[in-house]
Amino acid sequence: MDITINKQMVQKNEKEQDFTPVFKINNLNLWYGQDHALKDIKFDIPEKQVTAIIGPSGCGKSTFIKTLNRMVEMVPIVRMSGEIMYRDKNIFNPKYGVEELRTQVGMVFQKPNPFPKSIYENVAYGPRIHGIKNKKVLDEVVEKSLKGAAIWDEVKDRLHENAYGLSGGQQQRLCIARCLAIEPDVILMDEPTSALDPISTLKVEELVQELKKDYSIVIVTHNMQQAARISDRTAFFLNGEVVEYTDTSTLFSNPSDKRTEDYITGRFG
Ligand SMILES: Nc1ncnc2c1ncn2[C@@H]1O[C@H](COP(=O)(O)OP(=O)(O)OP(=O)(O)O)[C@@H](O)[C@H]1O
Repeated sequence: MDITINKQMVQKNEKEQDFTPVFKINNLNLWYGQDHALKDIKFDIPEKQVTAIIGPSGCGKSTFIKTLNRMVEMVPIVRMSGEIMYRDKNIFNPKYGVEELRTQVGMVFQKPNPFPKSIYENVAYGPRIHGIKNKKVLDEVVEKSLKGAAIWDEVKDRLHENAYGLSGGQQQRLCIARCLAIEPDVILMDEPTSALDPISTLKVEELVQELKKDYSIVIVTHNMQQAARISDRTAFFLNGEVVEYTDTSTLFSNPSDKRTEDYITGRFG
């Protein structure tokens, strides 16, 4: 009997390790002044899968995702310790430029934030900054990115109209296209559907499923059903700690920690 359990546990552990990590987070701590917002975070994020970050308000979800592209450092009172390896490079190494990191690790925010420019210029902006000047090449990048974000058919006849004329859901998919245009490796999404109606939310969720074929995705969500629907792995955060991190179906059907069970069954949060 014991042997069977041990064998099952080994198989489960092997299954859990069975991915190529895009990020390895080791003993990450973060303080806002005296407030210890992230505590000894340690887990690996797989490539070409969707990783959901869930937990109650104030548990550190947004803070965590913003460490992955070092955006959190824009807050002056932030202090950090520990290590984040992105494809075997330590992102806190001063030799690793933040621009290079953010080219590889794109981000989509809670509220769609297009530039006050045309649909075309929103998508062409990043490639232009990266030195692409040729109109034909830019046209191709814009089309490919808009197709990749499942919005091409809706905007192909109005590419030179202002992006503010799009609906909220279209603006969010435009922001995803803008992110794709710089050919990232990872896409961070911080509650990307919380400002959207149910139909637009569904479109973005379907899009995330498509995008994971080519990109590694980390998504913060308040919505547990969304995490269960679209993610492969889920990390449950509480008070700045990772309580449980495992494949999504296990976390929602058979959580190993009582606090996870209480949260997913709605006892708090
Ligand atoms: N810019 C900041 N300055 C000081 N403290 C901050 C700052 N941003 C976040 N915090 C604190 O860090 C902790 C974690 O906040 P964070 O926004 O990461 O949580 P969250 O889980 O994303 O919350 P929510 O679901 O409400 O967005 C909270 O105690 C918050 O007050």
